[in-house]
Amino acid sequence: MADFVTFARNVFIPVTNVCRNRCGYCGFRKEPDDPQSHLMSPAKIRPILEKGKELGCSEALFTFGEQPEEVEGYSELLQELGYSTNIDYITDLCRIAVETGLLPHTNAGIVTHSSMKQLAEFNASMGLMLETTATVKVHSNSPGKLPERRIEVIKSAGELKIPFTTGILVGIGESREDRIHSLETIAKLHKKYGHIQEVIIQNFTPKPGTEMENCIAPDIDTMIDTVSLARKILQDDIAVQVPPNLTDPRHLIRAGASDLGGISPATIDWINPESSWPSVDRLQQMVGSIPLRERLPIYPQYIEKGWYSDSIAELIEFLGCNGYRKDQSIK
Ligand SMILES: O=c1nc2n(C[C@H](O)[C@H](O)[C@H](O)CO)c3cc(O)ccc3cc-2c(=O)[nH]1
Ligand SMILES: C[C@H]1O[C@@H](n2cnc3c(N)ncnc32)[C@H](O)[C@@H]1O
Ligand code: MET
Ligand code: SF4
Repeated sequence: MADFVTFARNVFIPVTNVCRNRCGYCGFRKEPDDPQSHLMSPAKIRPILEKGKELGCSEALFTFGEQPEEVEGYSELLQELGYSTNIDYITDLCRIAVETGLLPHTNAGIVTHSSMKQLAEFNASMGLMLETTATVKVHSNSPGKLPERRIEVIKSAGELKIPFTTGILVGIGESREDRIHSLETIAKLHKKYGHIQEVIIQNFTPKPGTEMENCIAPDIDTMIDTVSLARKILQDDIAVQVPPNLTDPRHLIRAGASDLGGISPATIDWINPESSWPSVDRLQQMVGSIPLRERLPIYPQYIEKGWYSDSIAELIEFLGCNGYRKDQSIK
């Protein structure tokens, strides 16, 4: 078991829920003609970033629909904001986050090598869930969930020396063998590039109105087994992350999880809006006698290696000390 358990304090900015994919489990994506479909403007986003800063957050999590420009009508919305490409807009939002005092972590889905390079300047780390290397029915309308395409992006991040988060989604029609294969694939990528800082073991949870609305979430024994497999298969310098709003982390920490991901005092989990974030006090109760440590979105070993750009160096230095939060209010 880990000597201590880490977490980050963030604000979650769901820039747009327009997406070219249709994953059978996703309740986040909306059709462009849905009244809940959105593209957030800088005027909407700035106050959220400022509130996060005020409440002691270190991270701005930008997560949104994949390649929304492939969806009719989206480019017009972007133009109204004065941008010709989505990646230019996201890059600007990351720059604004840095100016506000938060370190961006962007999970954009599939992006090109050059887009990734552009985003890297203002991101402390980036992420993309591998989800699974298996061919599953719920991905049949999601070209961006082809495992080869996801692996390609994770390789790009490695080439660009971007501290990276990936993970698997458990309970979407894959078998235990498939989970082992997915984890081995991640371990292989890390062996080559050395850039995977954490691997999320995320349990599927059903969302109303989706193809999987009547499917049940994987049980705790499956999650314990998957975390144990991850701990065994992945290299020691990779943290195994479990989201504390989706499963009680107690048993999972015993099985080898050592990170609880981003929790937010200011925003909800837009992917799992029904699952509220525990407070830091509640997290400490959950982990019992194991010390909690607040980390930045870039892990200590990548700060030490200098895997960040000059544009965010000052902010990393200001917020952190040996990779952990300088002004920690908790142990
Ligand atoms: O609040 C959430 N954060 C999610 N995060 C963010 C994560 O909790 C932290 O932002 C990272 O640990 C960086 O500190 C993700 C990050 C990725 O790169 C890929 C997938 C996810 C998934 C979620 C999620 O469902 N909810
Ligand atoms: C950001 C990440 O959120 C995950 N994600 C998407 N939909 C769900 C769901 N219903 N339950 C749990 N996780 C989900 C995917 O793994 C995606 O990559
Ligand atoms: C909003 S889901 C997370 C980002 C991206 N759409 C993906 O699934 O990879
Ligand atoms: S999970 Fe991501 S890629 Fe899949 S439909 Fe939802 S927003 Fe799009």
